[in-house]
Amino acid sequence: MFIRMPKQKSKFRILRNPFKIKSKNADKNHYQTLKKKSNPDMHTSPSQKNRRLLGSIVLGRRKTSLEKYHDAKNSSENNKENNGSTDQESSSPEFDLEEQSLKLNMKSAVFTTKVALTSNRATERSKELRKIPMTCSDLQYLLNRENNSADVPPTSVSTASNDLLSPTSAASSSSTSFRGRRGSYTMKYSSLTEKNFIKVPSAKTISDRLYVPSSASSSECASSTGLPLSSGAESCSNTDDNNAADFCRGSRNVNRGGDRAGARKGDFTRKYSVGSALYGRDASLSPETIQIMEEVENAYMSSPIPSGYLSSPPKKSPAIPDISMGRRRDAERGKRHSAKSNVRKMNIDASSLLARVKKSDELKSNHDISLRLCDAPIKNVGRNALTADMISSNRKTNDHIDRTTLSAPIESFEEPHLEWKSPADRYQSSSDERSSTRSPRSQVLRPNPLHWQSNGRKQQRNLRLRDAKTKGVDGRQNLDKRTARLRFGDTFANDILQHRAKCPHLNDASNHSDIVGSVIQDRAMNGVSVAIRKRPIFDYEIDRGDFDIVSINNTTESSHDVCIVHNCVMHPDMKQMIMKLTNFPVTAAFDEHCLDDDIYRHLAEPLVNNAANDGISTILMYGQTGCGKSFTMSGIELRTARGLFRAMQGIDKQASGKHTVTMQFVELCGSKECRDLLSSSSVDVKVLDSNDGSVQLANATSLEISTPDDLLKAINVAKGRRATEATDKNGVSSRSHAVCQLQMKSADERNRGVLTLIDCAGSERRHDSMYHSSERQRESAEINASLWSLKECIRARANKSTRIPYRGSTLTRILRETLERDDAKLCIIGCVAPNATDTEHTMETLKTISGIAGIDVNIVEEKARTVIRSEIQSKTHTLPKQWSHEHLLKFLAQKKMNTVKLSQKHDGAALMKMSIAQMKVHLFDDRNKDKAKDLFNLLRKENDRLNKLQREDRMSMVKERKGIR
Ligand SMILES: Nc1ncnc2c1ncn2[C@@H]1O[C@H](COP(=O)(O)OP(=O)(O)OP(=O)(O)O)[C@@H](O)[C@H]1O
Repeated sequence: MFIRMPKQKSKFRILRNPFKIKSKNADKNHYQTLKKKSNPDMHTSPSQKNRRLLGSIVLGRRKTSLEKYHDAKNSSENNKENNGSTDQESSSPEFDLEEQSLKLNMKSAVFTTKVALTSNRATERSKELRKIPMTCSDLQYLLNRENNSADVPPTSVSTASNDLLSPTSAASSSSTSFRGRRGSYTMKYSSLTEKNFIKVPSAKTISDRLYVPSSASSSECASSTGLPLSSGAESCSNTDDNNAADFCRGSRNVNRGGDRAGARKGDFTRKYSVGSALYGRDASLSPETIQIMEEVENAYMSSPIPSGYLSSPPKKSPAIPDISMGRRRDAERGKRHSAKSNVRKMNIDASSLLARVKKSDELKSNHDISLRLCDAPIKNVGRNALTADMISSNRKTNDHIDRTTLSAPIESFEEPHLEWKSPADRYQSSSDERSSTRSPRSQVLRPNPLHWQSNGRKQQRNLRLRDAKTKGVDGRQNLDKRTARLRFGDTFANDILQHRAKCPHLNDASNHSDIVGSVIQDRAMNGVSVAIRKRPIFDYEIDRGDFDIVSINNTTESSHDVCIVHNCVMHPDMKQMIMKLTNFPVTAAFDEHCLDDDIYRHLAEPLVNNAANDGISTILMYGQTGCGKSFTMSGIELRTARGLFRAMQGIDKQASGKHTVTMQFVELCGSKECRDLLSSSSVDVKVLDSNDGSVQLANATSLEISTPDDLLKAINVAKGRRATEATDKNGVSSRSHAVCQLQMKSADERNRGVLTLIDCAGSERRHDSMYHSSERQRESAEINASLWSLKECIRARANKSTRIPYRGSTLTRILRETLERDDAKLCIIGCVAPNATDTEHTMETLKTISGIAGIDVNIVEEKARTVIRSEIQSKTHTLPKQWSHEHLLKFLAQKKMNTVKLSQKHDGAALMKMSIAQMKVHLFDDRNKDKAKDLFNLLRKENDRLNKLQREDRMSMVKERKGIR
C-alpha cells in the first residue's frame, strides 16, 4: 500500500524539519484515549481519522488547528465526491512513504515517538507520554493500519519494532495494545504526528546493527548487519519472566537516550531483547518473526558470552588486580582499543588470570568463571572480546559469584601482588603460560600498579586521615588558619604577652593624652589623616579561645603611630607555630583604653572647627563589620553637636552675624540607591552636581537646626531608620553608608562650611558573607565596591591627580567637594577588632588605611619566628581525648582500674569514642558491664574536670595579660 505525497511538498522540507507539524490536540487526545480505552472504536470516525492523518502526515507549513480541521474535512468530502470510494480508500494517504523514506535514505533511521502508555493498574502519575523508538517503516506500518489496509506486507516492518507494535486488539482499532507486566498498554495512534517523531542522530549505526528484517533468514540477518550471529543473539537476551518489568525500564532508558540524542547501544539492545521476549507469547506474531526469534535465541543460548555481559555492557572496572599486564595506557584505553588489540589482550588476560586464580585460595570459588573466560573463542572481537573491564563486569553481574571477593580489603590481594617483585621471576612464571615468540624484553611483565597502587594509596590516605582525627592536637592535622589560632591560642597568646612585656610602651593607654589635637592634624598629609581605633576584646571572644593580636604604639616621636599585628600562623607541617609581626604606620593610633573624648579631641574637633569656619570637613568611619564604627561615630556625633554650636557661637560673636545650620541625613544602599532618613516616606534622593563643584542632595529633607539637642534628636531619628541587620559578627550590623551632612551658612549666605559624618557599612571578607543570602552577598559586594572607589579617589587626590574618579560610586559623588577641594579636610578612622580570628580583616583595614594616607611604603614586616610551645599548656590539663596510650595507662593505674585490658591501639581518643557496650566487649575479659560503666563514667568525669581547669587557666591568663598592661 502506497501513500502519495502531494507534489508541492518538497522532500527538503522533510529533511529540514520533518517534525514541524505539531498537534495541539495531543494532550487532549491523550486523555480522551485514556477515557475511551475500553472502547477504542469510539473515536475513529472517518473525519477524525482524516484530520489526524492529514495533521500528522502532510508536511510543510505548520497549520493552525482550524486549518487542519478544514483541510481534513474538505479532503474527506472531496474524496467521497470524486472517487465515491469507501472510507478506507478516502482516508488513504496520498504519498508513498516508503519511497520517500528510501529516497531520503532514512529507512534505517530510528525515530522516537511519544505514545500514550497506560496500564490497567496505572495511577494518574504513570499516565504520561512515553517515548519508544520507531523506524520509518514502523511509521508506515502504523499509518497503513490506521488506514485499515489489511494487505500491508508485514515484511517491511523491522523485527524489533514489529514486536513492539503488533496489536493484540483488532487490526482496525485506532489504538494499539500490547501486554506488559503491569497489564495491557495502549498506544494511541493520534499521537503519531511528525512532531512526536524525533530522529535519534546516532541511531543509524545502532539500527544497522540491531534491526533484523523479519523476512530475512538468520544468515542473511548476520550478513546484512555485518555482525556475527552471536551479536544478533543480543537482541533477544534475557528471556526470563521479568521481561515485562524490564521492558518498562528499558523503554525509559531509550527515552532518556533519545532525549540526549545519543541513545546508547546497551539501552537499545535491552529494550529490543525484552520486547521480543515479550512478544514471544503473542499469538498474533508472524511466523517469520517467530522463526527468526527462535534462531537468534538458539544462537544466544550457544553463545559463550555471559548473559550478564550482554544485557549490561561493561562499565568502569572496580578494584581488582590488573590482569591485563599491559601498559597502563593500554589498560586505560581498554574499550577504545581496536578489535585487534583486544584479541591480543584477551589472550594474555584470560590465561594469566586463570593461572593466578588457580593459585589463589581466596578465588577458588570462582574457578568456574575463570574457565568460562578461558573458553571464550579468541576470535570474538569488538563487543565480545574479553577485557579486564569485562571480567570485572562479569563478576559484578553474575550473582553466583561470591561478592566478598570484590569487596575484600586490599590485603586479600597481597599474594598476586608479591609475585611481581622480580622481573626475572615474572618472566619465568609467565613464559610457560604464554607463547614465547616475542623478545624476552617485551615479555617482561611490569608490575602495573594501575588498580593496586591506586587502591593502596587510597587506603593509606584513609588511614592517615583517621590517624589525624584521632591524634588530636599533637597529631598532624590540617586546620584552617582561624581554627589553628584558636586551637593553639594559649601558646600564641603567651608569646604575644611576652613580646608586650618586653615592649612596655605597647598598649600602654597613653593615647596621645598629652598631645593636643592640632598636633595630630599637623601630621596629616594633604589634609587627609588616617587614624586607628582598636576596640577591646569581648568576653565571649576570650571564652571561645580568642586572644588579642593588635598592639598599639602611640608614644613614638615620629610623624606617625604604629599599629602592630601579631599574625599567628602554622607552618605547613601543622606542628610548628609561626609568629609574624607587621608594623602599619598610621597618623594616629588609639588602643582599647582610649575614650570617645580622646577620639573627639584629637581627631574630630579640629575638623568640626574647620567646618564652623566655613571649611569642608569629612569624618569617615571605615573597617570590618562589628569593629566599632557606629560606636565611635556615636561618640563623635554627641560631642560634635555641642562642639559645633560652641565653635559657631564664638565665630558669630566675632562676626556679629548669625550662622544657620541645616542638616541632611541620607543612607546609601548599594551603589546607586540613596534614601532620605529624615523623612518617613522612603523618597529616592538624587545626587546632583552643581556648577560650583558642590553637591546637592535633591529630594532630601533639609532640617534647620538651632540647638545641639535638636541636632542630636534628628540624628537619633535618622539612625533609627537606618537599615541594619543581625549578622554573625554584629547583632545590629549597618548595611548601608550613613551620611550626615551639616551645612553652616553665614547670614549673608556668602560663606558656607560643610561637615560630613559618614559611618560606612562594614567591609566584609568572603568568609563573613559566605553564609549570607544572595541579597546580602550582593549588598556586601556593593559596599566593598564603593569603599574601593573611595580609596581610588583619595589616592588620586593624594597624588594631586587632575581628575578625581568620584563618579565611581554615590558615596564618592557625595564627597566630591571634599575630594576636589585642596583646603578640604578628611579624617578616616579605621576601626579594628583585636581578636586573632579577624587577623586578615585587621591587616586588610590597616593596609587600606595607610594606603589612603600614602604611607603604606612604611609598612614593615618583621622576620617570622617560631613560637616555642609554652609550658602553660600544661600536660596535666590535656583532655582524655588527647591522651596517649601511656598517659591512659598511667591514669588507669592511678584510679586502680587494673582489670582494663588495653592494647597498643587504645589511646584516649579511642576510649572516649567507645560506648559502654563496646568497652564491655573490648576492654574487659569477663565482659563485666558494671566495670565498663565505671570506666565510661570515670573518663567523662575526668574530661569535665580538666575542661573546667582549662577554662580557669585561660581566664587567669587573660587576667594576667590585663595586669601586665
Ligand atoms: N571601643 C569600644 N568599646 C566598647 N565597646 C565597643 C567599642 N567599639 C565597639 N564596641 C561594641 O562592639 C559592638 C559592635 O560595634 P558597632 O556596632 O559599632 O560595630 P560596627 O563596626 O558599626 O559594625 P557594622 O559595620 O556591622 O555596623 C557594639 O556592641 C559596641 O558596643
